Amino acid sequence: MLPVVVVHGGAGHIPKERAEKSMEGVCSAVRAGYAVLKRGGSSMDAVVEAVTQLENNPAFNAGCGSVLNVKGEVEMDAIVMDGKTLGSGAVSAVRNIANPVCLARLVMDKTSHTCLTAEGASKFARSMGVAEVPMESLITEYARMRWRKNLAADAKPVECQMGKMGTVGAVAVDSEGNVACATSTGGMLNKMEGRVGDTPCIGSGGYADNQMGAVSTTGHGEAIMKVTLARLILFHMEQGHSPEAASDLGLAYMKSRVEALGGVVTVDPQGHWAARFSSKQMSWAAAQKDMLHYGLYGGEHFTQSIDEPL
Ligand SMILES: NC(=O)C[C@H](N)C(=O)O
Repeated sequence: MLPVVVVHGGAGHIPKERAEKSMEGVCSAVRAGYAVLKRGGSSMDAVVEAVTQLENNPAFNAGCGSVLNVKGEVEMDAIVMDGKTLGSGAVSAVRNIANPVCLARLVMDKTSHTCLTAEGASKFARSMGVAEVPMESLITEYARMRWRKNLAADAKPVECQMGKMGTVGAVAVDSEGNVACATSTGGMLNKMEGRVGDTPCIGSGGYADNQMGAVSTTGHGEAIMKVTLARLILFHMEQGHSPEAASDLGLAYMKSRVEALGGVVTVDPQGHWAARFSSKQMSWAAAQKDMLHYGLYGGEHFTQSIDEPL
């Protein structure tokens, strides 16, 4: 069963013309994460590698391709968590860096803190020698077009929030049975400046504990925080539920309690895994025993050899 890595490319509604890019993106990211595990790398190395690839892919709402805030700027959130030590690192409202997930890992590895925000996070990035990139290099034409559309007087930004381009995340278990998670996002379209979503909040955007498993979430951040979705799912696993059943219970509670949809990827330390969502779609991929699994719509589950092209 071990090792295993599972990634998501965001819950929501993905327009047809973007679906293929999204599927290709999650499959190539999961392959990269799996290659790390096969080389004997840790689950933390694997989730950071997979999420870095997704951040670099303009098809997703993380890193390059992030949605824009109300001022037309990119502010990003990310988290990592290590199930062996319960160590975690996060950044919120961070600007001008290509890979917030790597900065989140530096917060975990190099500071005594769990989360750094905004200017302080940027200063820390500089002190660590992380390259600053112009904001323009993170903004795609598509993100700019959606931002403009949502400024119109008759726009319904809340309805357009979910999907189109997704938050990204990964969970993994390495050969030693250590679990880890990573999540990264540009947040919600046309969000207020300084808005911090669920992604960098421990227990909401992700959680990892070797005694239960690991979860990375996506969906409406304010709702995810209300139910601390990642930790809620792990609570259900603690009670004996499988990753699939626990994920469904968590998502169902969020739907009934706060009327919100979302998606998650979940693993347990034995290598059982799930990619579940209550939204219309979520691009996801998993790699285990040299097989690639992937899907986009509810109930969809394609399987092929990991080396076979899509
Ligand atoms: N699409 C998403 O997953 C957005 C993210 N959860 C946020 O609220 O920042």
